[in-house]
Amino acid sequence: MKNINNKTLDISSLNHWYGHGEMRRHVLQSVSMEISPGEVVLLTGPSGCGKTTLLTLIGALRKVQDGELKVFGKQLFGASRKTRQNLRKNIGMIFQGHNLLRCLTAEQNVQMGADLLNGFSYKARRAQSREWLRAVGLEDHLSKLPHDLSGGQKQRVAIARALAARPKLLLADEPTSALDSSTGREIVDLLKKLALEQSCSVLMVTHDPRILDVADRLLQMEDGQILPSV
Ligand SMILES: Nc1ncnc2c1ncn2[C@@H]1O[C@H](COP(=O)(O)OP(=O)(O)OP(=O)(O)O)[C@@H](O)[C@H]1O
Repeated sequence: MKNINNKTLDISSLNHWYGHGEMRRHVLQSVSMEISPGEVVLLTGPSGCGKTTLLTLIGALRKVQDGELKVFGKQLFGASRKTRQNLRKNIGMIFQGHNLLRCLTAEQNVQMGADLLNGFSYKARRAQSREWLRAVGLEDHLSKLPHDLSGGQKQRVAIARALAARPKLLLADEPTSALDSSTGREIVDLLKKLALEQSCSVLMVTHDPRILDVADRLLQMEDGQILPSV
């Protein structure tokens, strides 16, 4: 399917509920938003307002219950498992908790991201993995297992892994929360550079006031709704 309006993300009247019966909660309430190729958008809002739920829906990790959600022009409402799987190949995700494989080294974890690339030899993919690990300042930790890395270092491996797959959309849930201020700055600058060089759109949830200036646009969320921009 052709992406006619050329938006990376196009959401209209998206609703989401958790629970059943009396426990049913309306956590996303008629959310509408768009993101263009190469745009860096920051999403802020109080804990529990629905940011992670929104990110996981966009990342095709959950089924859309109600409303329109198009990623690269593909409608996710009613989409098959296969469609969602295919879409995820072009979406990089950096979530809290890192999700690194414990039995693989930092380099092997990043290589898993690079392995999603078609048309590159094993050697080229390994070189690219090393390049990304260098870019996030971990060139001296290639062969370490996750449990030998600090929280911030694990976060950086997760970031390198997401970038190695050259996504067209990067979803990041508080990517700098475990990092000191200068590393956090370097990481967001790197994400911004990627966005510019590869026309990769970035949607980043953050509570970190130090990085707000990286955004092309700021979105604020409250009680499951995107607030009108002022
Ligand atoms: N799997 C789930 N089942 C039931 N309720 C959930 C589930 N996941 C999240 N919730 C609830 O939905 C609401 C929105 O959660 P969500 O994690 O999307 O918010 P958030 O803005 O990302 O919060 P935080 O900033 O603390 O990560 C919260 O009240 C949360 O408790």
